[in-house]
Amino acid sequence: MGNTSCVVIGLAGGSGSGKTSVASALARDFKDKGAIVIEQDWYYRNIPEDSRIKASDWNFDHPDSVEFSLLIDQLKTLRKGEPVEAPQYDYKTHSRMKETRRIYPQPVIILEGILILDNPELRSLLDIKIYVDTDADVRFIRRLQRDIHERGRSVENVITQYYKTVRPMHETFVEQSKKYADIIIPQGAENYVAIDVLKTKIKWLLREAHGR
Ligand SMILES: Nc1ncnc2c1ncn2[C@@H]1O[C@H](COP(=O)(O)OP(=O)(O)O)[C@@H](O)[C@H]1O
Ligand SMILES: Nc1ccn([C@@H]2O[C@H](COP(=O)(O)O)[C@@H](O)[C@H]2O)c(=O)n1
Repeated sequence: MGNTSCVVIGLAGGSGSGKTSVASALARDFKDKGAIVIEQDWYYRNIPEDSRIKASDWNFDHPDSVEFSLLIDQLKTLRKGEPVEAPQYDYKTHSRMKETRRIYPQPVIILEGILILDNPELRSLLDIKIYVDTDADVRFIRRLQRDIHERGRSVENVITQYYKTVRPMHETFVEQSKKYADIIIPQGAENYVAIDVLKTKIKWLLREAHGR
């Protein structure tokens, strides 16, 4: 563990791999000790205000689309035991919300997002590095359903974006970050054995830090 008393878990993997589901399962299990999930997606930059730039042409899967400097600063602040005002993001308007969300430091901090293991500085702040590994066809089907039901997208829109940016960026940045993982979880939150192993390790790190 780093020089602080919290355990920071980084969860990466392709879009639709099950990161959010694994993060929620872990947060539920450590609710009594205090756990918080921070999403990389909250830190998306706004698309530049230029009428020629269309959201449907924007690359949301390149590391430059995320304000990692702010995410790293806020994670360091939380590790020091201080609260942060985390940004919030609206997928329907492709923009940051006016409101922020106050996040208080917790013994267990779970950071999830497609590029969490790609960024070297962020990696150095993680106590446990996880990659959720799910086949591309399954990820695409899940994304298609989710983006239509929850993110206000059409079938055409999801397919075009997948070919244009999601798939190539996954191959260039996400898939190659798997090599930095301490644990690779196939099947996401359904992999109860992997989740149990992970829980044991987190408990061990917490005991080491707090004697509990
Ligand atoms: N094991 C699973 N079986 C079926 N659907 C799943 C499973 N895991 C996740 N999903 C669904 O797939 C979608 C994407 O999962 P999510 O956990 O949000 O992935 P990610 O955060 O990696 O994009 C969600 O709608 C979720 O309910
Ligand atoms: N305005 C936006 C912002 C992001 N995306 C897509 O979200 C994906 C990451 O979120 P997951 O929950 O799937 O990990 C990423 O692949 C972006 O393409 C978007 O479509 N629109």
